[in-house]
Amino acid sequence: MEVKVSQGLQLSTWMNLEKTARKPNGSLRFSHKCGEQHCYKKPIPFHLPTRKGRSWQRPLVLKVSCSSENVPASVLESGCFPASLDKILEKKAEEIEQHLNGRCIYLVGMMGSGKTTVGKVLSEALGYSFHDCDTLIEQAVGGNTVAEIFKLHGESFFRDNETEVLRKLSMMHQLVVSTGGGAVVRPINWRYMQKGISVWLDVPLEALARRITAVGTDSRPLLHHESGDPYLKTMKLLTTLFEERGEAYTNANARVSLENIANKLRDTDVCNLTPTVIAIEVSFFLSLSSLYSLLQLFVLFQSLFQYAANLIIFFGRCLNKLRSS
Ligand SMILES: Nc1ncnc2c1ncn2[C@@H]1O[C@H](COP(=O)(O)OP(=O)(O)OP(=O)(O)O)[C@@H](O)[C@H]1O
Ligand SMILES: O=C(O)C1=C[C@@H](O)[C@@H](O)[C@H](O)C1
Repeated sequence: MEVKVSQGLQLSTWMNLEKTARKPNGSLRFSHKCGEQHCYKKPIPFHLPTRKGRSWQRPLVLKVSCSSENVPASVLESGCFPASLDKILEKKAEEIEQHLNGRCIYLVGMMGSGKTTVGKVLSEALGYSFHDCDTLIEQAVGGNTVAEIFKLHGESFFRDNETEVLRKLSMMHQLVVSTGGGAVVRPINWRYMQKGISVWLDVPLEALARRITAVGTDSRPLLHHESGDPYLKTMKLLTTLFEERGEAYTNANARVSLENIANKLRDTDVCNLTPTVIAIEVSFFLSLSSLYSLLQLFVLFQSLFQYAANLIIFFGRCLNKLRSS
């Protein structure tokens, strides 16, 4: 179905230079229905987070905009207009796939943040394999569920296996990996994840509590409780966990904040954001990351050139001194 879409894609990226990371910020405007269940009313701008962090800087702002009547050449490069969010994602994935150079994408975030759900959508679009760390741990331990592993062997046994799984994954390519919610707490895990690109799916705790309460806490030992109001209890446990780990998530190369996306889409509920919209957001960051790599290469060559020029000048001066003495 040909859908008339007026779309503005606006990206502003915040790079965490300390950690070679960036913060994406995007904007989508749809004047018409899109091909996904969740359709947006017009106009729907979104921007990515403008975080006032100590090390977050704002070196790049890209703007791409288009409409069906007037499609600038810059729009999604090919000029062919995507009729649906799926197509936008497909197009974006095609574009970034070559720049990723096979690097793996690690999704980090609290339990229930959608790492598995979004990761599957993203991996399909990229043609990458999808892996869920929890599932790999369960297989490695011989088929016990995460909850059973916690019960039978304790958390530190689980964490050791988690680290081993990440170590093995770090030697592979073209994967989208959904990490366990607690994988961020061990520095060694970051060493493995840094072989690829890490993206933090930052979801408000209330939304997480709602999602998790809906499916129950049996499979999530750290949130499991026998008594009390399920939502309130989950919310309390999530809050404690986030207090312990919030900082660790900021090690990721990028933060994709669902709250910010929803705000810009003028939607009050982050739960209305479909996995595809979130995956598009992640892919915006990934496309910027490839630009950033090029920029880094350019800076590296420039420094080498400068260094070589300084050496030549130095030896020239020495030669002149020798000649004159
Ligand atoms: N964008 C979304 N919109 C609505 N529901 C979602 C969305 N993303 C995830 N969910 C739902 O939230 C629940 C948790 O999602 P998911 O398993 O993908 O999270 P996770 O981050 O992988 O969790 P965990 O770390 O605990 O494995 C699932 O029931 C899933 O269907
Ligand atoms: O947040 C956590 O610590 C966890 C998250 C899950 O994905 C599992 O890895 C396990 O339940 C622990």
